[in-house]
Amino acid sequence: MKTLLDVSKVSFSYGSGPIVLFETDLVVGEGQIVGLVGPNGSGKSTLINLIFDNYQLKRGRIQLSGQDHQQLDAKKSAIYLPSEDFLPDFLTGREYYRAVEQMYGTPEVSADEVSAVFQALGMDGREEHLIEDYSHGMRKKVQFLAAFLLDRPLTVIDETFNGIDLDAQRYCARRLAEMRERGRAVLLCTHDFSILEELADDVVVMKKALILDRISIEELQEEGTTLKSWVDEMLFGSEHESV
Ligand SMILES: Nc1ncnc2c1ncn2[C@@H]1O[C@H](COP(=O)(O)OP(=O)(O)OP(=O)(O)O)[C@@H](O)[C@H]1O
Repeated sequence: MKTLLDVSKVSFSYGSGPIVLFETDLVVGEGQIVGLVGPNGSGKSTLINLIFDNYQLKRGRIQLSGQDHQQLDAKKSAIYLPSEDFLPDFLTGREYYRAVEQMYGTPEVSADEVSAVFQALGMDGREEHLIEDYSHGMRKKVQFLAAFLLDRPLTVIDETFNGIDLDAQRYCARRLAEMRERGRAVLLCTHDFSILEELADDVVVMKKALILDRISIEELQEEGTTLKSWVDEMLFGSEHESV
C-alpha cells in the first residue's frame, strides 16, 4: 500500500506560545479513510494547516504522495476542504470549479458532469448563480463538488460534513467510499462519530497536542464497542464525559 500522507515527528507552536503539536506521527495510505477526532483545541486544524503548508513547519517532516509537502506536485496531489467556507463571492459555482480545476491542472471535466454533481447535491440549476447568493450549506457542497471532480489522491475534510443536509451527506459518503475503492485516501476530521463508524477504516484520537491512539473500526466492531465509548475511554479513562 502506497503512503499518500506521511507526517513524522511534527512539533509546532504559534510564535512563542505553548506547544500545540508534539512529536506527531500520522500515516494515511492508498484506499484508506482515516478519521481524526479530539476535543476543541487539541490541534487537529493546526495539523491539517501544516499538512497543506499554510503554516511554516518548524520541526518534523510531512510528505504527500512521497514528496515533501512544499513541492508543487505534492500540493497538487491533495485537496483541503476547510471548516470555514470562504469562497470567492464574485464567481458562480461553475466558475469557481473551473478556477480550481485550472489551478490543479487536471483534465477538464465536461459541463454535464459538473451539472450532474450540482444536481446530486440538491443544487440543480444553481451552478450559474453567484456564490454570494449561496447559503452556508451550499458553500460547503461546492467544496465537496470540487473534491469529487478533481479526484485527488488525498482529500482532507475539516468539519465540512457539518451543515449539509442529510441527502447530501449520504451522497458525499457514497462518493468518498467510491473514491476509496479506487485507491484514493481521505483524512476526515469531524465530531460526528456516526459518519466515522459508517465510513472510516481507522480513527485517530488527539488530546492536548498529542495523538493518543489509533484504532480500526473493524476492531471496534469485533470488540462490540462504539467509537464514542472508545474515544471517551482514551480521553477521560472511566469518567463519562464527551468530546
Ligand atoms: N492562529 C493561532 N494563534 C495562536 N494560537 C492558535 C491559533 N490557532 C489555534 N491556536 C491554538 O492552538 C491550539 C490548537 O488549536 P486547533 O485549532 O488546531 O485545534 P482543533 O483541534 O482543530 O480545535 P477545534 O475542534 O475547535 O477546531 C489551541 O490551543 C488554539 O487556541
